[in-house]
Amino acid sequence: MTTDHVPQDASVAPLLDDDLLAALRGFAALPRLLVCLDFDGCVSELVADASEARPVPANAEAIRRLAGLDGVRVAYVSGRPLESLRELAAPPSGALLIGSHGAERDVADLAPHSRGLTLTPGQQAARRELLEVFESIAAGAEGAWVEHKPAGAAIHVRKVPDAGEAEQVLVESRAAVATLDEVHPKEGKMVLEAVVVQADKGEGISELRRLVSPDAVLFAGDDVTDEFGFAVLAGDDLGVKVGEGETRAAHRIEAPAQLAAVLNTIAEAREARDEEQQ
Ligand SMILES: O=P(O)(O)OC[C@H]1O[C@H](O[C@H]2O[C@H](CO)[C@@H](O)[C@H](O)[C@H]2O)[C@H](O)[C@@H](O)[C@@H]1O
Repeated sequence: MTTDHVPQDASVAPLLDDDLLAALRGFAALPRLLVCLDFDGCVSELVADASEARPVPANAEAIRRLAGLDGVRVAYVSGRPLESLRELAAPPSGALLIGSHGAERDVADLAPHSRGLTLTPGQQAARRELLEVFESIAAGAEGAWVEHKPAGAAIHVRKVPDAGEAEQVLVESRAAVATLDEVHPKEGKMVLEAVVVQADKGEGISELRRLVSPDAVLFAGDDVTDEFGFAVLAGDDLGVKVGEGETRAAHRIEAPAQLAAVLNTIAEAREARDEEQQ
């Protein structure tokens, strides 16, 4: 069938521009799809308390809908540790998980013997030093706090009441990270992360592509670190940037609230195609 025959869902179409709608319908017409989603700022709105982040309900529903369709594999590709991703995102069964910006992977049925993240003694020492440095900086700024992560740490400033002071914490943290051996900074939104394992979302998506062998990959994300993911897209792949900021992605939506429309457009086209093929 051509994409012209896909019924227009009044609740979906007006939210997305024509280029994106056409691209999504072209994507949905391919046999095997891999849909990769960033979590914070994409599936979930950004919130002050990182432990309170949850999928926008319509996004969660659309993700479940897509995950249940033949030929579609859904993945989360997140900076979150896997443990936190599992708890907060509550991914549908069968979802593939890339956590810690690519350093942690749970692709169970596709690579059942794959092992979790193991740090070398040198990496463990570097992580301990990083945690000490970040904790000491955070102790001096009201509202700053440190997220301990398996591959490193993140110093958060979203709850620092004064914007200038928040920026100062980030400046100080960047300078401190630059003095540490084998510790690599990752910029984020109101956060500075640093990891002792070199990995990025592009590597994570490439690994998923290798495992799933899709005809095309969609990746949606909002942050600087998501640009590594957009960078590995090619051919019929589709990149969707969420929100403002420079990007390599070919398409953009304004906010997480629009993601459900993106996912439901694919699901709807796919369901129509499946029905026609029966
Ligand atoms: O790759 P993601 O799934 O987008 O994860 C990136 C980081 O997200 C979290 O921090 C961000 O979201 C918080 C909750 O909305 C917000 O308070 C914080 O300011 C944001 O930077 C998470 O805490 C990190 O571990 C993730 O790496």
